[in-house]
Amino acid sequence: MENDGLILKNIFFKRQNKPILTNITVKIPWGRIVALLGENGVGKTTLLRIICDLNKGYHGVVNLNGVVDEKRKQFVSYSDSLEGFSKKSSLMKIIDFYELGYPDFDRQRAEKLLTFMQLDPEQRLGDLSKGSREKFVITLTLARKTKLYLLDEPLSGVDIFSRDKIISSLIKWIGPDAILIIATHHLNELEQIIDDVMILKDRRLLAYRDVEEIRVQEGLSVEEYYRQLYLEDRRQ
Ligand SMILES: Nc1ncnc2c1ncn2[C@@H]1O[C@H](COP(=O)(O)OP(=O)(O)OP(=O)(O)O)[C@@H](O)[C@H]1O
Repeated sequence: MENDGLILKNIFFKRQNKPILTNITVKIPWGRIVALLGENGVGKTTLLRIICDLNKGYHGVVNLNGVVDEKRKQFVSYSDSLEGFSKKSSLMKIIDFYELGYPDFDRQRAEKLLTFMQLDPEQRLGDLSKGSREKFVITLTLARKTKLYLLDEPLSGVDIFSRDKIISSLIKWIGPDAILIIATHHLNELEQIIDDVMILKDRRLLAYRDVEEIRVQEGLSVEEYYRQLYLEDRRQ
């Protein structure tokens, strides 16, 4: 079936005539948590932005639940950089804005997430530390009730205690059939919750693998597999 999850077909993307992504083809079924991996500058953010139609001018097809045009945008919750908001806006004001802007925004879930993240709704955006701002971005992203969640390096400034707490709770916030893709350089922390890895290298998709299959068939942890695959490919 062509509307079973997220399907990318032959995605090509150039910037200033330089190829960034070439021939990316993959099918991600519903209910998977996917770690998107690869070196700095390989195109992880670019791919996430193509999926939610923020990067225009790509070639190929992005099919989300059978929707291939820009209408898919409404089903994707993408971690926002919040650059568009005034530093003086309180977190509650931004939540109000999201509630107005997204019909699938679940205010109750947002408030529970705020408490879980130990964020004060009256605090101003500009007063948040780097880690607290990231916690707020995760809050806004996960507070929508939707099909596809994209988190781009969500925890780089978050302390290790909060990281563990957030990672182990990720599944509980999203529906069992949703897809969550997390671009990350901290694979080891996510190993316990991810179903699949998607590895980009040299503008292409090097591998898309089921994590359990890697452990059983290769006898390796996901991190070991990732390192081995990258180094092997470098030698070729
Ligand atoms: N706004 C932009 N203008 C021009 N080039 C850009 C822009 N944004 C990204 N690039 C280039 O596109 C390529 C892919 O960048 P991207 O941010 O997608 O990589 P990434 O895998 O997310 O990197 P990182 O792990 O460092 O976050 C890089 O070569 C980068 O320099």
